[in-house]
Amino acid sequence: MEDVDHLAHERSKAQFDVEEMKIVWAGSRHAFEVTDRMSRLVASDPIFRKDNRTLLPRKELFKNTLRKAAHAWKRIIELRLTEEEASKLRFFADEPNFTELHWGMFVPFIKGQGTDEQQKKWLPLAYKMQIIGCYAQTELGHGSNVQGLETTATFDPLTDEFVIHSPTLASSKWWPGGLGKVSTHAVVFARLIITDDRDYGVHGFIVQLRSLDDHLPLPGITVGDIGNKFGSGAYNTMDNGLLRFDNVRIPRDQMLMRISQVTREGKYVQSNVPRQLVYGTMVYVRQTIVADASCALARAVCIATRYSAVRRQFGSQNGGVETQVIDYKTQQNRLFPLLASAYAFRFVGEWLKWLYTDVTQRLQAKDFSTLPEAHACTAGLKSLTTTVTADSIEECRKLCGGHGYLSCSGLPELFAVYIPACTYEGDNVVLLLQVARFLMKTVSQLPSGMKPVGTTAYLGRVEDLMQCHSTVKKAEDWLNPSVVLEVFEARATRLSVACAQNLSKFAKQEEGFLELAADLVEAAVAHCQLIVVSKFIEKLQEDIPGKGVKEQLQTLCYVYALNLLHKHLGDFVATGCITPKQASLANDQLRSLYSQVRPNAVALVDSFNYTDHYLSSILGRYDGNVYPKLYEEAWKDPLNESVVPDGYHEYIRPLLKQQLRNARL
Ligand SMILES: CCCCCCCC/C=C\CCCCCCCCCC(=O)SCCNC(=O)CCNC(=O)[C@H](O)C(C)(C)COP(=O)(O)OP(=O)(O)OC[C@H]1O[C@@H](n2cnc3c(N)ncnc32)[C@H](O)[C@@H]1OP(=O)(O)O
Ligand SMILES: Cc1cc2nc3c(=O)[nH]c(=O)nc-3n(C[C@H](O)[C@H](O)[C@H](O)COP(=O)(O)OP(=O)(O)OC[C@H]3O[C@@H](n4cnc5c(N)ncnc54)[C@H](O)[C@@H]3O)c2cc1C
Repeated sequence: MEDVDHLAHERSKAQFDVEEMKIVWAGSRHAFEVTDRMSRLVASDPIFRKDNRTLLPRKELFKNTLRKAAHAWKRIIELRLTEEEASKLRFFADEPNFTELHWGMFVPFIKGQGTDEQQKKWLPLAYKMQIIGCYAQTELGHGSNVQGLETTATFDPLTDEFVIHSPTLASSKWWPGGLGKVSTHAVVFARLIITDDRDYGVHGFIVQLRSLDDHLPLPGITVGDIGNKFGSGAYNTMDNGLLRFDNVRIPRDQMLMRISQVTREGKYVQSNVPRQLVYGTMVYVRQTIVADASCALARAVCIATRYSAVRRQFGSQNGGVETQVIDYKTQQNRLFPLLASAYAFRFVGEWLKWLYTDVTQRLQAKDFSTLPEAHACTAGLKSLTTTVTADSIEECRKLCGGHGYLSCSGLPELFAVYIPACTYEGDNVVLLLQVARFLMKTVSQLPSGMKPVGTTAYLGRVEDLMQCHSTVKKAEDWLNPSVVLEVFEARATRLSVACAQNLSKFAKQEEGFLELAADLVEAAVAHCQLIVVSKFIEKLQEDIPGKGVKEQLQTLCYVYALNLLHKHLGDFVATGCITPKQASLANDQLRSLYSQVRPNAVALVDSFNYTDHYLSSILGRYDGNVYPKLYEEAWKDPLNESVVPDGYHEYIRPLLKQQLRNARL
């Protein structure tokens, strides 16, 4: 097969230093070197092959995932990889499996909620994978409403144990990843009940599920997989599980007791910390999901951009070549905002990581003041970025026309794997309602002179923002960060204030919350979009080296903001932040920005530095050699192993003969 770069011409048009942009995308030179090394390590190892995933029956698929996870662990030990390198290796192995829950939730939960003693006991076992853990919170009948969980942990003072029990079918644990077939232990969320029969609400407990000798469930435990999920391959590599307890006894010291304790005498002691800290692992995971959203979105956009540059339709003159579909303004209008969003989510993800680290340090110093903001930001940005990413993967499939529907485009499996992110770790609407509560609380405190800080600081300028009008007079006026920021702040303020005013008309605030939920969600979205825009603008204040790199990012930042403005025109115009004329100027500016993105588009997706292995897409191949490889791939399908298909003699031949007989009659 020819070995040429079909996209070389596209790459030659780039107006910036791609190698420097790779470093900006990775976050630092060090991060770039680690990701680059780990992605190549995985790509060159045949055990991490994944091109056959969608064709395997579930049992084989699952066994193969176990093999890969074991191999990944072997390589981590052999190569003495650091925690950072190991997590990148697992990321590029690119197959959802139990290790994500072990490292991503079980270990962080013990770190966050365990006492020093408990950490000393459990963490070394978990670090060496001598035990494998999962996070068992959700139940068959209860997911979003954590306070509604039914599993009980009743203290027995006679034996100094907790008795874990599933009182109803609805209380069966349902969904935890890694639970179905692999985990030996789980962090189990259960209602704490002490001898006085008082219910102290949900707490976390470490429960051993399976024997460490033969992997059989321990007495009183019923455990299994919940069944096949959406799509082929995809998330079916994960053993999401069900779990029931029949009066299972665990020692008292297996309740995680950093936040609250039960003494030997059965006394409940609450440390001097907010009870919401029991939800701390969710805050941590939501923050990581935002960072992952940019990766998944970048992956889909990389495929769609490269293929749009390869694909040609219409426009041939005098028998010449047809037009590259990336040159159509409609294609640009659908694709370039997604490219801009990938960068926007990357930077807001970086900032969120900083916010999370900051809040963690404050918590250690017993400063809980920024916890509500950290909760609102992680919840809101998790919701916003995963919703956009899920929708955008589907849009990228459509941008690739018919070929996008082929498994080998990589997009169907990516979509199937990604969409549950809109549900897990908090349903996206439920999370936006949390943001709305936070906003309403902030607005209600304004009259008392309370100065909002952090991401709600803009609400402190409520009087100005309720009245301001954009000064834009010509299209280029939109290329000004303070002009853009002001309209996003004004829109977010006006939507929040309108909700607060409408809420005040209800005698009971909870009734108002239920009735106005749809408006509240819109106000929350406006607030979250403002955060993303403002963090992109803040990123551009940094010293960013490399020829043309900052200029490209500036262009993408305006594409991101002006496209949002265009999509939510109703909000911006109805709240009087901009006039219809200014909206139309924003649109003119957006079109002209697309022309600036166009020559750089392929280089901008090259900057993600994804290997062909990670992309697993024929349409997104680095060399753009799409048609020969699609043709080759078709012949690999098991249906093409024989010229005449199985079933011909039973079903096709009799049918044809019957039709022939009928015709003769
Ligand atoms: C092609 C193939 C590609 C392969 C690709 C492979 C790559 C892999 C890709 C993806 C794999 C990733 C793996 C991901 C694994 C998935 C893991 C999923 C795990 C889970 O889902 S665990 C279960 C999560 N469950 C939830 O999130 C439940 C959601 N519900 C809640 O959080 C709460 O119930 C609630 C917040 C909605 C309500 O809680 P409640 O106590 O009732 O609270 P309120 O009364 O509303 O509020 C009280 C008070 O508390 C504040 N608060 C609430 N939550 C928090 C918090 N977390 N932190 C701090 N504070 C919180 C709230 O604001 C209120 O404050 P106030 O009183 O108003 O001041
Ligand atoms: C792939 C996958 C992996 C998972 N992994 C784990 C895991 O490892 N551990 C674990 O414990 N759990 C896990 N979960 C469970 C997950 O956390 C829950 O599914 C999630 O929290 C949503 O809860 P739910 O299913 O109860 O949805 P529901 O709350 O039943 O939502 C159903 C609908 O009701 C709406 N709704 C609910 N409440 C409100 C409200 N107050 N106002 C307005 N609308 C509302 C929602 O928006 C949604 O449209 C996983 C789920 C999936 C899909």
